[in-house]
Amino acid sequence: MDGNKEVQSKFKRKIVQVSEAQKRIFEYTQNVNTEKIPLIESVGRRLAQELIAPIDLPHFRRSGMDGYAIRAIDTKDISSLDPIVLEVIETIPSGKVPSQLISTKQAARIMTGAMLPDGADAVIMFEMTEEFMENDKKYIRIKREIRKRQNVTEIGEEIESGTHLMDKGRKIGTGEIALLATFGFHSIEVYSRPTVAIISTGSELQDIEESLELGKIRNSNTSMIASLVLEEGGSPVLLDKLPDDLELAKSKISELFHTVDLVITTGGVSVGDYDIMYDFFDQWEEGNMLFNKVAMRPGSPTTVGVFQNHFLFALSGNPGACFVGFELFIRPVLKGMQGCKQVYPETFTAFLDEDFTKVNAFQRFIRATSRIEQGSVYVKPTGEDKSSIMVSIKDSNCLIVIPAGGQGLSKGDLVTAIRLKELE
Ligand SMILES: Nc1nc2c(c(=O)[nH]1)N[C@H]1C(S)=C(S)[C@@H](COP(=O)(O)OP(=O)(O)OC[C@H]3O[C@@H](n4cnc5c(N)ncnc54)[C@H](O)[C@@H]3O)O[C@H]1N2
Ligand code: MOO
Ligand SMILES: [Mg+2]
Repeated sequence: MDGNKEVQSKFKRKIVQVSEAQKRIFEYTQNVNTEKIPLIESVGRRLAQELIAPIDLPHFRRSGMDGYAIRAIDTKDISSLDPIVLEVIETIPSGKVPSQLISTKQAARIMTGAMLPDGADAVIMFEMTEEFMENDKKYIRIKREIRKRQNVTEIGEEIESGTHLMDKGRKIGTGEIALLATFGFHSIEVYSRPTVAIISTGSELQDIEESLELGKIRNSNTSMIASLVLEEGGSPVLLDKLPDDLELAKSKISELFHTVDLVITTGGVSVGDYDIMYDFFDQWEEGNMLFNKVAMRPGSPTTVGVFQNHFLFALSGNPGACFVGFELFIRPVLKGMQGCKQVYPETFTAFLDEDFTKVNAFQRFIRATSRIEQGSVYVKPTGEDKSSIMVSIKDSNCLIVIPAGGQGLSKGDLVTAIRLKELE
């Protein structure tokens, strides 16, 4: 507990700005261990080794066309009226090392991707030549000048050996996989999946397979958070919901720190009679609360603490606030734990597509959809901006950031938005 305990109460909490809350969290973010896994299983994970090109790419001079490997100088000053004839001395398929040097007035039939023979410095496409036989020998006639290096990829032209290609923490996707495969990394070192215990609190909660009773609700937060954790490369541990019982919460939550990297609870962080999380943090001897009120909507009562570098994120029970709390505070931690350097979400500027009339005492994060029209980006709230609403989450690919203060914004105003995901 910090020194402000005496002046704090459930109702009088010390408020922090979002950026300050993120800073406090970031100070405790540490890399998880690493593990070696087969390349194709690494999609979506983060690299725990740097990638330095071990060889040149390509590592031999390569033909870019099906044609003839020639010496460009042999075609100097030729034309359709004054063509040149070259003798074809061998055929080079891909994967074979040429057996002969190309000398003056010689050519080799060569396939796309095959290794250029020494002496040759250009490839002319089949279509630009005439092939003929004479005395059992094969020849081609060329009627136009060919530039040196035409249709040839030089050694190391794409990547030189020793080039630094990827940093630790880089997320592995298709482009990364292709590079790793081409350099022979059949298994790679990645950051282990951070393990995340998810525990929803609330005596009104029912499991999703239960038939709904009047006044109760199904626990959607545990599944929603598990999905977000999976998206960010974590390994969610879905725990049984907890009733609003402080002593039970104390014993259940405390034991989790020995088995997982971080714990997320949802619900019970506000000031209601059955909201247990304020008292939990207040009585949390072994842990250290970082903040319990943030100048934001939704999710103002979001509370975060640490116990020996294990986080306890107590998110609001309201699904909209729970979602936004994850995006602002937990996703960056999961990224950071997996070596990512740019942990905070990308922002962009866009035109607001409709009036937003609510007064903003706090900075507001509105679930929204972005679209591009004639080169301009527009953002529009996906529904009513209430933290209890969950239906809008599925259609949101960004969060509009409305600054604190002011009397709302008008359609056409420029706003900042946080990029979330692709809508497909
Ligand atoms: N008098 C005041 N009341 C409230 C304040 C306040 O400052 N003064 N803050 C409001 C704000 S802002 C928020 S946000 C919520 C925070 O609520 P809690 O975190 O305490 O969450 P609960 O009370 O447990 O539940 C709120 C709401 O969410 C539903 N819920 C809870 N858990 C789940 C779950 N796992 N899946 C789906 N839905 C869940 C719950 O049934 C409630 O409807 O407090 C305001 N009140
Ligand atoms: O801080 Mo709450 O999430 O607005 O309803
Ligand atoms: Mg409550």
